Amino acid sequence: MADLTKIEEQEAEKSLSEEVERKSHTLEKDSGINLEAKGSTSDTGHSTENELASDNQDNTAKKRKLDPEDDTPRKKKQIGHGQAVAAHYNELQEVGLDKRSQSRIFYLRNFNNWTKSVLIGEFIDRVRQKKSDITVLDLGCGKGGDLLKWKKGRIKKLVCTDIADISVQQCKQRYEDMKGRCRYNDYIFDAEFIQADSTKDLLASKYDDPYISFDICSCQFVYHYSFETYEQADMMLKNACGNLSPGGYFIGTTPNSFELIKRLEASETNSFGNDVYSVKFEKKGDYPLFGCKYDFHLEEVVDVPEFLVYFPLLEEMAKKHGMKLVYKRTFREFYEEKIKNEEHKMLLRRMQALEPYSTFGDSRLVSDKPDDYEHAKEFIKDGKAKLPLGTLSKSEWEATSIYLVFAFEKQL
Ligand SMILES: C[S@@+](CC[C@H](N)C(=O)[O-])C[C@H]1O[C@@H](n2cnc3c(N)ncnc32)[C@H](O)[C@@H]1O
Repeated sequence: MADLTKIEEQEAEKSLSEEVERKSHTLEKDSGINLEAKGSTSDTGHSTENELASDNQDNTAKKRKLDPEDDTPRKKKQIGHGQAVAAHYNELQEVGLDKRSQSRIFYLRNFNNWTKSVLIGEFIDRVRQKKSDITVLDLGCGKGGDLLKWKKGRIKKLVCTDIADISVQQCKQRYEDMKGRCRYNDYIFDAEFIQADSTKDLLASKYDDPYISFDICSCQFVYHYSFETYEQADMMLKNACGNLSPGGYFIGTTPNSFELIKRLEASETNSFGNDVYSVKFEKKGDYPLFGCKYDFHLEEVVDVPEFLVYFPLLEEMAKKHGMKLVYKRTFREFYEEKIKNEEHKMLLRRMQALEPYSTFGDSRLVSDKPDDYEHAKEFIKDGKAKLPLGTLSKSEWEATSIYLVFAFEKQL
């Protein structure tokens, strides 16, 4: 795949690093996290307790925050965002296979799904080397898009949780249907379903078994919703990692803040994107550590505000919960690494995660924009490549390449 970005990654990194420097004093005070250990100068002297509130750009909230007893406006806003997210995901219709295969982002969705499959499969294998009965927490399970992956991984128990109640019901129904289709000696895991806002509710008090411990917490395309405030991001981490057994993994996928800022800084406006996705920030040049909101739109699927997750900060915060980062790759790096494995390559084909390309003008291509296949045309021009070539349209590739995969391991 061609590199579709122009400006240097370091520039975006610099913007965010400067931000960390400015805000680290506040953060240290609020959280007890020592950012100096990461090499940032914490003693800038001009951060105050109120700076996080000002990040929310809500003047009323800013004023009220001066009164430590009164956090009403902030709370209202947080509830508002959680509800908006839940309402959005609740309203999303479940789409049948027929309709899905006609979608403009058919291959993009499959590609993202392949990425999750490989990641999940790999960490199940790692745990299985140590034990056979695997218990998993699917944090932000949605409508149960990963249920089959857990079945394939032959786990013993799954706890599914999401803020959107209708999604949780649909996830449960999907599980019951799967179970109903099981033949005589077919195996399926036990499951439990919980509706909760994982940025505010403590999941530990909601499990059927209060002593449950997980081997894996999987958080796919969810964690960024928590970065509205430090408290919310920390609560989601607590939920993700608090009940993990030593040696257990917190794995997930989330937008890569460096990539987002890189694209934003390269744009002439406050937004960027193409015909399948768009991202709109409130402003450029100021990226608070928490509450750095942007509107994310993905054709047919997502249209909600999200929050920038500055990954080095997540890494620091995770340490407080006994977690160590053991794996982090951009989607591009992950694809390039995993495609070398024949099994993953075959799965990519089976899941139709790449579009078969032979020539532009083929009416079956998802995009009718010639530019969208320039990279493929270039690749096959010497006539040596085997056709059809597996690829993604440029617009889909741009959309998927904003993400990264991560894995943290619980320390003994
Ligand atoms: C993009 S969907 C991903 C769903 C699923 N993990 C998947 O990969 O198919 C994001 C999910 O995160 C859930 N979510 C967002 N904020 C949440 C919160 N505070 N607590 C729990 N779930 C949340 C949404 O309701 C939605 O189902």
